[in-house]
Amino acid sequence: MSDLAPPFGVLLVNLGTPDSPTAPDVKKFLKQFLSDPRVVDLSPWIWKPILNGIILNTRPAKVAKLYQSIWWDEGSPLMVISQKQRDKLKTQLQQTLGQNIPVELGMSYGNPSLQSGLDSLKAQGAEKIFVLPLYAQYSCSTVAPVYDAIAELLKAERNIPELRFNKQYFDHPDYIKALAESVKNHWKAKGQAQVLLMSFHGVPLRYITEGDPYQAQCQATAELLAAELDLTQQQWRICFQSQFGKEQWIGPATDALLESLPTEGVKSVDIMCPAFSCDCLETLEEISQEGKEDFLSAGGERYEFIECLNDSAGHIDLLAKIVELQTQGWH
Ligand SMILES: C=CC1=C(C)c2cc3[nH]c(cc4nc(cc5[nH]c(cc1n2)c(C)c5CCC(=O)O)C(CCC(=O)O)=C4C)c(C)c3C=C
Ligand SMILES: [Fe+2]
Ligand SMILES: [Fe+2]
Repeated sequence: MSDLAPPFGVLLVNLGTPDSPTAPDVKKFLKQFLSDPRVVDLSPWIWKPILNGIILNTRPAKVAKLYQSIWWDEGSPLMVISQKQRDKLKTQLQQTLGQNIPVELGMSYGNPSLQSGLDSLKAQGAEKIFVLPLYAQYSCSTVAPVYDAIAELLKAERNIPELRFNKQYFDHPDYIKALAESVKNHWKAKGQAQVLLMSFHGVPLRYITEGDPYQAQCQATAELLAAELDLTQQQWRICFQSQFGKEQWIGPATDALLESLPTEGVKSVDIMCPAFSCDCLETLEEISQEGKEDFLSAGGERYEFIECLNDSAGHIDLLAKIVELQTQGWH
């Protein structure tokens, strides 16, 4: 290693998002994402005709409209926020480690690709790479595809980098602290609702019965957060959003819960999405917009969405701490 080479580089990974909120770009994104057998693990003989014959002909136009409703001038919220996270983490590591650590962004699907992230770290001299998927809870449908893709890409290299891979941080004290801070800040500004809903992304139930620890990790995050906030059993609920397809998913489903809570006497809710490291279609449209309509039209009176950790100081501190701990011996 030359004196000028950085001790290591960080590859931040998120799921990805379309390049633009148009049907052709949404179709391109969905085709890559939904063709990953880690995401939809049905036999290709069954899944390929459904995907190519039905889903990719109907869903892109519908979903493009939803993306248009949340798109920002600078681009997709998920992309804009991920770039801010990358830049702020780089600055934070410079301050805490006193070194210029390259930090790059790679998306599992779409742009910037994982390949471009790896190439860029290599071009900056990083011979050791810490891969940090931005999912607090491990799932075979999100984190495992990052592992698969990195291994696949490195097959083309004669000289592979030294690698460390972060699997999860669902119970990291600074993650729970950052979530608690965001809830408390929200309460300070808007007041506290009767119930705090913690809405996690769902997955097919079968993935859990076959060994994915995702649901148990969501439950653990929710319980730790409730304890940190001193909430009683009546003051918080866990639920799972964004169901896709006909198979049974883990529950309770967020949309159904929102419709039933007013009949149980719960008229005001705060809702947050701890499985998402940044706001995106699934939080800004499905939860902030659609969820509000569902709850209010079912008789709810007050609905407040709490934004994701995004590029908040607490979140960047957490990511920097994970990097510092997991790269011990490298700096
Ligand atoms: C096919 C089934 C899906 C599984 C399993 C799944 C798991 C999963 N997803 C996230 C986070 C995100 N999902 C996003 C978009 C998205 N997810 C699915 C389907 C599954 N997700 C689809 C079809 C889409 C595209 C939108 C749509 O057509 O409805 C996104 C990106 C949103 C954006 O703003 O671009 C994220 C992030 C998690 C955390 C997860 C399992 C734990
Ligand atoms: Fe998803
Ligand atoms: Fe959705």
